[in-house]
Amino acid sequence: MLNSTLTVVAVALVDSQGRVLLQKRSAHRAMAGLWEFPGGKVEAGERPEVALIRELKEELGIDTDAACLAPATFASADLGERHLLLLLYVCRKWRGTPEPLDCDGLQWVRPHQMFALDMPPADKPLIGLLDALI
Ligand SMILES: Nc1nc2c([nH]c(=O)n2[C@@H]2O[C@H](COP(=O)(O)OP(=O)(O)OP(=O)(O)O)[C@@H](O)[C@H]2O)c(=O)[nH]1
Repeated sequence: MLNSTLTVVAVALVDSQGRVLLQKRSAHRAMAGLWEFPGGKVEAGERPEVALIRELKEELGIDTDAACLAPATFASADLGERHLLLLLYVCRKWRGTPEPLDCDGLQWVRPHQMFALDMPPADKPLIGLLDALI
């Protein structure tokens, strides 16, 4: 029996060349070193878009609006005691330049290049969809 569902919001920030921003999970975190979409946990009572806007400010120092967050797809994965529901948005418009404020690095990649990267298991099924979408 699962204790609860962990709701996580994440985003594919897409630049003018069709590249997506990935961040490297920092050494002190679970799944350290893996390349992931920026985002994080939705807090109790928080709207998903508000959570994602908050995470983008905390992690990358950029601003965006709910109107710029297009729901794209989701992942559903077992995390052991909890179940992960990851909501992935696509965003093409933001203010500021992303900086690695809470990770060990950033890189812009084309979706097909993600197949060769170490990413969290839940993210793997999202790559093909992103490739078709972007
Ligand atoms: N941000 C993000 N989290 C992901 C992705 N894929 C994936 O499985 N996760 C998982 O979703 C959860 C998000 O947790 P987090 O630690 O990044 O969230 P957070 O920023 O709120 O962290 P905090 O609890 O330290 O404040 C982790 O279990 C993480 O491994 C992804 O692409 N992006």
